[in-house]
Amino acid sequence: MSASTKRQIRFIGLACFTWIVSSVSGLGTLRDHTTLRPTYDYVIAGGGLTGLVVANRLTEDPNTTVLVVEYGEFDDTWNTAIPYYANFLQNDTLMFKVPSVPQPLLGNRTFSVSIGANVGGGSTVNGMAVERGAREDYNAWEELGNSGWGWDGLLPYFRKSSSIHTPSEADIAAFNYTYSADGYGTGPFQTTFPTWQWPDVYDMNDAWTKHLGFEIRSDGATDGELLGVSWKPISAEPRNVTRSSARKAYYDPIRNRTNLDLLVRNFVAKVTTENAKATGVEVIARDTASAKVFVRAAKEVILAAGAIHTPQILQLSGIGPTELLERLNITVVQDLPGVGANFHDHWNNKMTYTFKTPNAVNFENLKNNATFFNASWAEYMANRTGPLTFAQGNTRLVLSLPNLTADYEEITQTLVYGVNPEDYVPDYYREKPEMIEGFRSQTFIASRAIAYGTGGVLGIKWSGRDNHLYVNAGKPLSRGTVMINSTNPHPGEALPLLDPGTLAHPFDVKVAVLSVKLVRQYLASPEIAKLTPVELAPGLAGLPDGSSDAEIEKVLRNQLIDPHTAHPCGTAAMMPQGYGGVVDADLKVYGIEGLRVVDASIIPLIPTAALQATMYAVAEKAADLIKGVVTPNGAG
Ligand SMILES: Cc1cc2nc3c(=O)[nH]c(=O)nc-3n(C[C@H](O)[C@H](O)[C@H](O)COP(=O)(O)OP(=O)(O)OC[C@H]3O[C@@H](n4cnc5c(N)ncnc54)[C@H](O)[C@@H]3O)c2cc1C
Repeated sequence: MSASTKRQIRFIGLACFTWIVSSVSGLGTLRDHTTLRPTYDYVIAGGGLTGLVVANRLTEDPNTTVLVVEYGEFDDTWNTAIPYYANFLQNDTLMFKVPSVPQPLLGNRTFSVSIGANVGGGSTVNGMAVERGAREDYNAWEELGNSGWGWDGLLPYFRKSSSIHTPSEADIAAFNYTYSADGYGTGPFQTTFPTWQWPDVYDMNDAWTKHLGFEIRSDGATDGELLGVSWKPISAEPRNVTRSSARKAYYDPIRNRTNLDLLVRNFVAKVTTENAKATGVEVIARDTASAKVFVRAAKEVILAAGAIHTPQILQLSGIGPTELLERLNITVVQDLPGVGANFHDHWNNKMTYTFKTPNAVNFENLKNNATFFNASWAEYMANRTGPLTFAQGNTRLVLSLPNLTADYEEITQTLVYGVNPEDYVPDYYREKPEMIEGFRSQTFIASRAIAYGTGGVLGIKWSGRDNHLYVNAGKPLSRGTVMINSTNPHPGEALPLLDPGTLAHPFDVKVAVLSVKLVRQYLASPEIAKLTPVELAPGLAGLPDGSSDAEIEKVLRNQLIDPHTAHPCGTAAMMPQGYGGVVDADLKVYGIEGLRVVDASIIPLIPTAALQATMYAVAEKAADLIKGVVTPNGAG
């Protein structure tokens, strides 16, 4: 460890102390599950992003009692508060790292997906990027049979959940920010722009716009159209420029409500049912693996434990695929083959390279040069401006298939319309006609956006912070599964088997191959050539220019593709039951009264965007549905 890294850690240590002292987290919070009321109106499993939004909205009525059970703890350090530290949040105590089974399609490699495990969930530890999907991404949800979940049905909830604090004229002039405030409202989730950009970002922007011809959008890609380059805000409140998480936005301001209990360091082991009605949950203390305590839900149990743990809880509760439950001697309460299926995430093409002649003002410098770091720290503490207001970056490019290749018609015909979806589903789907039918329908709907070039099939993010590009799938068509293999309910100990199934579908392979070629075009642009890029992985020796698609595919499978960008979703999908769906458009679990899912599991098809903004909107809509103030299609 370098001397300057040690110095920074000391800094964080001191700062943690100040932060903890000035913070009052945990007021109104319970840690002992034996002190709960015996009955609440609603019991929510998971105090992450969606769980806290729903808890806040339900307890607006003082006569409604809510218990939130959260596996994790509060975090009150600068590490999660200051945007700069979003780059270093690999702290296992705040996250689950869920390993995958070896992936035969990816050289038998294993991977892990990061999930928030704290009060606020992913919103406390994420990269702070605020992105929205396209109008057609959400319209696809509606088209899959979920009336009211299209763009027009969700836009009011994007507005209800979020606020944007627009940059000053000086910052617009300094950084060329473009945005539109139209898609935001005055909601609790705060977004703002940093008062810093790393100089290299402008060469990178020029490479994409001047050399490769993509336009910079003037609207920040929040109004339903995504294609092109856009500036996006970070999830931070504007006064102190600290992270706006679900905990800060939705829990802290209302934590003294006497009708709301948040129980931390405990987990929901299962949902109890009687005559196909959810009656409550069994809760276990995480540290002592205590005896189970039953808590009754007079009205509903709401699952908000995220896309890995919600299917785990459902399966442990006897709600899931019969053959799995029988194998584990779990009494079948409801046969739902879709529980744990339809897993997907934005895969990541991890090509790496270095710049031999980067701009002298760069992120490595901030990390390693104590003078620069101390000056930046002082500036942040005094004015809340400067390099520490910068998280992981504010620029992204979304590309359609026609943006990527002139052969888009042929590719769509041969690799999307022309293939039998059944040939590319996980083995688990076989002999389950509803799962195949759902996948067929998903592919058909996605293929229209692909064919007409209106949908994003690839997302690229850069920041100028360093040489790195995030190169992610926009509309992955490969699907995976999340299935328990033990009856141990401890979410941190007995993680379900995750099989992401990435690059099973030939369309995904094609997009990945095209992404390698595009990154090489970018590296060869005069704007990037100035920085003297040297590709490290796969490198020209590993993959010479002019390699065939088959050779590129081999390198992708064996070396470059990681299935995850920390956006797991889809494992309790909102779709008709005939499509292998788990919840209906009211988010109610099929066949069980009084049980809903509100987290990222319900996403049937992933939008071409990081998920937090979408999940705030979904949770706001979920709360209105639970309160009964609207029907899914918005009727009051
Ligand atoms: C490292 C990381 C980086 C990310 N970067 C970005 C980004 O830059 N931009 C963006 O838009 N999105 C990003 N995301 C994604 C985004 O944060 C998530 O999509 C979002 O938080 C999902 O919300 P959720 O409510 O479904 O689940 P979560 O927020 O994960 O909440 C689930 C909660 O349930 C708890 N839990 C699990 N099991 C149990 C149980 N049995 N009992 C009780 N509690 C339980 C967990 O501890 C967790 O707190 C990132 C996520 C991570 C993890």
